Amino acid sequence: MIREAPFEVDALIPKVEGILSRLKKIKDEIQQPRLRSAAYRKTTRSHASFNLETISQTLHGIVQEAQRLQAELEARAVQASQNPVSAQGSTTTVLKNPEIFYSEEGHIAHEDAQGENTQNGDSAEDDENARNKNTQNDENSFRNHVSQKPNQALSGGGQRRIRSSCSNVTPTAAKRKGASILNPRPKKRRSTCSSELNEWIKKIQTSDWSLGLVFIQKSDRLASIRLTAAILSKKTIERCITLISAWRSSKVLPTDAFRPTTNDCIGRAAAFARSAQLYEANTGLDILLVRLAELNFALEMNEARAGAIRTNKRHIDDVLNRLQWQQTKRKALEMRLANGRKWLKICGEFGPGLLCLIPFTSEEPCCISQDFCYKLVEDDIDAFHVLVEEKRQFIDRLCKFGTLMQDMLLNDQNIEFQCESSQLSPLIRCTEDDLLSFLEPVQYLETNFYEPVDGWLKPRNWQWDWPIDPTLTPPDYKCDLCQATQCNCISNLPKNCYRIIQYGTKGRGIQARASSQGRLAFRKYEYIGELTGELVPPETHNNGMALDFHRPDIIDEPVVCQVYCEKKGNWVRLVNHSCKPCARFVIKVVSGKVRVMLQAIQDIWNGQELTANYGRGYFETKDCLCEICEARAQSNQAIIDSSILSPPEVQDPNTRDDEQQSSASHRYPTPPQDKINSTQSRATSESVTAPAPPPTEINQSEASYEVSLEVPQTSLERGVTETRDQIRMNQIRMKDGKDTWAPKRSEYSEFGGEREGASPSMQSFMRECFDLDVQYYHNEDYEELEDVH
Ligand SMILES: C[S@@+](CC[C@H](N)C(=O)[O-])C[C@H]1O[C@@H](n2cnc3c(N)ncnc32)[C@H](O)[C@@H]1O
Repeated sequence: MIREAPFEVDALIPKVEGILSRLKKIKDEIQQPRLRSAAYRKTTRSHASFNLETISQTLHGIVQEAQRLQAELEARAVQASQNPVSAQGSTTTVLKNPEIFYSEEGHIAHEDAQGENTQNGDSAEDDENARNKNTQNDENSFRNHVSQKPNQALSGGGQRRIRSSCSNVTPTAAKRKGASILNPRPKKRRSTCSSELNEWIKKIQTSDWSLGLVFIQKSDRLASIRLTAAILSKKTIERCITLISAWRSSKVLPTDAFRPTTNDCIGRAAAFARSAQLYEANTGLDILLVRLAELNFALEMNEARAGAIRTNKRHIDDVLNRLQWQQTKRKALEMRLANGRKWLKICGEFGPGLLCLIPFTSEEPCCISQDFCYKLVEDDIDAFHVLVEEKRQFIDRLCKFGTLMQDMLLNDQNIEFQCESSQLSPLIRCTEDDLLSFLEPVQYLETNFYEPVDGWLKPRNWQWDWPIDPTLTPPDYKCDLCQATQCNCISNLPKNCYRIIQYGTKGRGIQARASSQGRLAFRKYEYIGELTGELVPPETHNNGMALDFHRPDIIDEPVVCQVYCEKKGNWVRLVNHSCKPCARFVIKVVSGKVRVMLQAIQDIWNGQELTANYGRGYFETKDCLCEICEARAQSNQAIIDSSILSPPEVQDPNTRDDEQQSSASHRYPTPPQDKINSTQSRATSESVTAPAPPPTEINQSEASYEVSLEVPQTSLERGVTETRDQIRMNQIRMKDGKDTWAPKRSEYSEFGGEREGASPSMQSFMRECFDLDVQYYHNEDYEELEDVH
């Protein structure tokens, strides 16, 4: 078959240009590798080698093609000289033959039949066969995808766009596609019609959410334009913020599922394939986890392939066997693999961080669904990469967020983002910079930040130079943890043993994390972490985010500064208050400085919330929502409910269930009660005990009983004598709330652990005055703490 030679040569030029630009990128990549996750780096390295391999193959193909063309030209010249009429006819026939159509990257047009689907909207039809065919193509082209010449997607800016029946496919590629140059697949490539394209572009550009999308007109591939526009939209920022809060509220910990321990890649592939099955794609977070599982599954399967072009069917069998799945699941598994490879292609050199940025549901104006992504063809993906390149910095910053998000989901990292602590203005009005800053990680302070401030008065009884960092200690001070004058204790505190999660209306809080479920996260008295923040003069802040820092080593223990942790600090500042805390803040000399340390006051189990007592007065102006107070509020409400004498209401059949529920969830103020039936109180409290440690660990003597009392001041004073027995005051709340009786300061846990004293006669006092049977016990914790520390 003879083709019009000049056309073919034209096609070769951009091909060569594409290869040159690709080589340059690979060189840059080698010289300045971008920040990526380890797993991804591994693939990218192999991408680079694939690219080189492919490039050399392509170059080889080009040379062959050039030689063939030369031979054809010569043959035509000979033919023309022998029979001028038939030679002309032959050329014309070939050029008009609609069956000889290639897509511009040299891939045979059958892929574009799907591409057209994609471009014409998100067809709901999920043709298994088409997907499988696609899968096969993916597999073939996976290694090549990064090396495709991206600039061809541009029609403007001096780029040449080739959209005719020319063949610039390399013999190798064509062979892999199951066709030869001389016998291409009889499919015709159709492009997006320009009116449809213009309509979409108009719709996208007039959306309030779009971000700098002038350049999208540089491509005529609708699918790539829609994907680019969807990512470069303010909605992406909104989605990311939603992802963060979904993760904070998520009860699921994907980490274990996503962290296969085995060394062999089939084992890891099986683990990821299982992970992908775990999540029903209900929420954006679920969908992201499925994407990540699929991508990692594909990575592992690629590794198993060890350089071979095709996946060995045996590897699929191996995965099925590992999972003990029947052969009936084979198709589904292959589909996952195809999906994973599609994600790899889409992420390209941006890395898997990009997965967070792709919409999870088909939202206007771009309507990108999961299925839309699965059906993207190589040309679209390449064109997409070219388009997003125009906003490289923006995308890179977003991808950095995506990578951090992934670290949180899969690698157990705890990262706070600016959007969680700052007051967000409506995104629609924000500048690009503002939007990006919301997704920046909060930088934690490893140690307190001190800067001298004018007018910071020397604390009472201060014996050293002033002004100076008020937490410094003289060199002969011993560390409270190890008793050495020089040590590294502060660096040896537990690492990453927590998770930031949302605790309803209390806001975020800290959950203890052990190495595995049902394990102890912190032992009693273990130091969990240091609270860090800005050191500011005493009485600078009173918004609840500054903690008075007194020096126990100075006479009278003066407050020398405040640790202000609203703007700068570390995760410890997120520890919430509880009236029955499991930890406490204590001031200790550790590794050469006086520090606020968070210390466990009981064994703390995996999953338990880390809480400390904020001290008296903190919740004078707002409600404490700790489990104890919540339970009390509920029990009070139960009392109110049960004491309402009105006849039971007949339910209005028109009343919605959720209306009833919402009224039931209101908090009621504590009702005045002269007496409280102790039996009733116990019954209530039993249902409220704080997060249950594993059954074997429950200390029955510590079971708590909830009582609310109105105690006359004088009676309270009467009840408190100088005996040393302790009662847990968080179990008996004195409603007068006045600070009339206080044990010596040193008897407190440093930061307001209200372990108030009570006499052993308290029990009889309660019985006498209130006819109330109060169970109390010797405060073991307290005494031990005193003894030990
Ligand atoms: C030091 S911050 C703790 C972290 C905070 N929950 C957050 O999301 O940033 C203290 C604030 O958390 C909230 N908080 C902590 N414990 C609480 C409790 N038991 N009841 C109600 N609010 C609480 C209060 O708003 C308090 O001012």
